[in-house]
Amino acid sequence: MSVCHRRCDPGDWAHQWSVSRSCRHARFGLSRVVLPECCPHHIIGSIVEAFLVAVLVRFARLPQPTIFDGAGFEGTALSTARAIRDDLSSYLVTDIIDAARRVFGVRGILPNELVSGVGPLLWNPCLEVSGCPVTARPGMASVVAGFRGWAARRRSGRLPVKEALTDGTTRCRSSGRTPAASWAPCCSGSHWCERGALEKSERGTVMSRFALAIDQGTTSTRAVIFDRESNVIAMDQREHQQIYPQPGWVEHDPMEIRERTQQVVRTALERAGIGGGDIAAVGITNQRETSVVWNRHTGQPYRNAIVWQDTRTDQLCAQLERDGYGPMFRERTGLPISTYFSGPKIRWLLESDPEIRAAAEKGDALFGNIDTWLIWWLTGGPNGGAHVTDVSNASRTMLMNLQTLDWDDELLRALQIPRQMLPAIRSSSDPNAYGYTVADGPLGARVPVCGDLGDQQAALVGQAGLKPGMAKNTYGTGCFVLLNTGTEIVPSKYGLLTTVAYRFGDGPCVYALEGSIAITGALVQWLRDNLGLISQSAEVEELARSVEDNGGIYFVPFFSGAFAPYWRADARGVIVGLTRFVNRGHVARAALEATAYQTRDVVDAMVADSGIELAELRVDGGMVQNELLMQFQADILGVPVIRPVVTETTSLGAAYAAGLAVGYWANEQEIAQYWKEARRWNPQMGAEQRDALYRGWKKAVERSFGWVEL
Ligand SMILES: Nc1ncnc2c1ncn2[C@@H]1O[C@H](COP(=O)(O)OP(=O)(O)O)[C@@H](O)[C@H]1O
Ligand SMILES: O=P(O)(O)OC[C@H](O)CO
Repeated sequence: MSVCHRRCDPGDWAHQWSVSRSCRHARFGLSRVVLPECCPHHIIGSIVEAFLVAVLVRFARLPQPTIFDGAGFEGTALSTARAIRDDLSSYLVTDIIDAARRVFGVRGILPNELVSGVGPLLWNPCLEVSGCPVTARPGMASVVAGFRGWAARRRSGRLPVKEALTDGTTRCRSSGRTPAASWAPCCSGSHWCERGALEKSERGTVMSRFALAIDQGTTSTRAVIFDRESNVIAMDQREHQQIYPQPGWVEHDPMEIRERTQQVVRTALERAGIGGGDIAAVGITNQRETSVVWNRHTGQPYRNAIVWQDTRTDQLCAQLERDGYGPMFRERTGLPISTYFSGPKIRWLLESDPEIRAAAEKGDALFGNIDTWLIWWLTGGPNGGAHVTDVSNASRTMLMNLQTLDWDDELLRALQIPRQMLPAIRSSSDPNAYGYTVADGPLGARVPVCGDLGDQQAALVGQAGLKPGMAKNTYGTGCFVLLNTGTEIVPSKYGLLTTVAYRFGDGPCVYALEGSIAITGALVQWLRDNLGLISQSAEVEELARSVEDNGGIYFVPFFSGAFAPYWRADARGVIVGLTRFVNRGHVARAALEATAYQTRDVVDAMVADSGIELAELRVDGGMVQNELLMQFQADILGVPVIRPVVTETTSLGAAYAAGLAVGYWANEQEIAQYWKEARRWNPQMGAEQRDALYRGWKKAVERSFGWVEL
């Protein structure tokens, strides 16, 4: 007999009874229910449950008894039920609860807190689902639906099978997969109330009810908790400081990013009302290219992180180009030599201080993009933290060979970067887990960290862009259009990047063509922070609507030089066409239009490179709330623009990568089924007007080139 130590707020509990052998409380919407063992309904429920389980054992041909850690099936139906229900009923309960949720439209159930016993739950007339649109009790409809769901998952091999390992631990595997790809360590130690040690250590990751994504972006860090149907259960977001020490330089404080990450994870868990043990897997996604070098013994960064937008390496890049390295980098990495990527930034850091180079040569200094930095800290930091990255992030360093998916020694020599400072390159979704969160970290539990994707690739996955020919555009600080090209490495002739989209497990690597645009939402921020035209980003829409059109001006925001498809480091921002007629509204409108024109630039290049006509564009990111922009985007592209229900696609992609690794989500087909359209903008502009406007944009772009002498 153990006791639930969880403190319960009396006001928050719809029913509060005695506490049973295990903690039996469930939370439905805003109310919670405690299920007592002493309650007669509970006892009746247990007997019904036992019968039910016995029938299942008999007819559903459960796996061999030994798989259930020796508890065995011999004995009475009751003891059998008790022995296995912690394995079986957790799944069953989940399915039944999921079905109840569908039947009753209940949101926010935390089924992980239903520790045991289908029977007590189902046959207890005191259990009510309150705080929901309806007050109801899970009835037979949901029971039946739940059983169907459970049976389907069994058939598809999604119920994990446990097996004892020689080292005394256990692992789970989904029976439908090949052993090599499917082993995933069990995650132990949930916050479930006192239970036997065996039960604790044998809870499989897939039994946990949620997946956690950490999205470390250019301006902020988010932690988002998803359930199995890809609903956002809870999230938190915090901004960090943008540091501009000189014109063209952009830095972040890595320690601040680490702290923000810890804070958002803690807050998201609190808001969801769960603990780290309820998380099946953690996925990381990050602003790409941003580079940190730190000391492996102390964890202290040698300098601030150099952000992807930073142009301090322009002279170095120009020199590499003059030395004739351009074709080699382009061919092996799919990237042009540019200040954008990590390689030149690492070289700058190594040259900025002899101490850093010496430490790197000795193996004391580690390099990482922000994914690597966070994974290292989450999994132990100086005490054995995993020093890893994934193929998608590695493909942004200008150091990884797209064919071998390994660091390329010749490229390392060209940039004078010691290999020993680089992280191991792993799959984006890795069943072997990069490492485990430390129990004294923000999750407070050991949870596998097994998903890692650059943020734009994560958005492609979150948009279910998993088939060749599918494209998405993410409208954040910059815009990034990615087209899935499947397992083919498509070199670009029109100024796009060839990059890794993702690699799941030991499956084939999937590639993409990418159109990267440096300044889009950042221009709205600039109007807000540097000109004071608005006080919040969203206000730009109202200001832009105060005028009918752009008043004849174009705003070319090449603040970090021109990225795709031009790649002109000598470009800078310009506003052209100014007359005394122009007012603040026109500037706001031109700023928004610049995002749509830049997107058209890269989409045209994509069509030219791939030969695939774009039929529609799936969009996400902070700017897609802007109706004016989305309509103008559809007009300028001449194709529909579509926003999905879940706009946290970047986080969702990272959660998918992690969840796939542990069998929380079965496969890519399952993921694709969760994508749902929420809003569509169809083109309304005539072709003539579209062409005239776009011609004006092209002329304006020409005016921005050659401003900086390199
Ligand atoms: N309603 C809006 N209209 C235009 N821009 C917006 C709007 N809301 C947010 N933004 C811009 O979107 C960006 C934030 O989007 P987000 O996807 O969070 O970016 P990131 O991941 O790059 O940090 C900011 O640059 C902000 O200025
Ligand atoms: O953080 P975001 O969303 O601005 O994305 C940044 C990109 O990953 C840079 O390549």
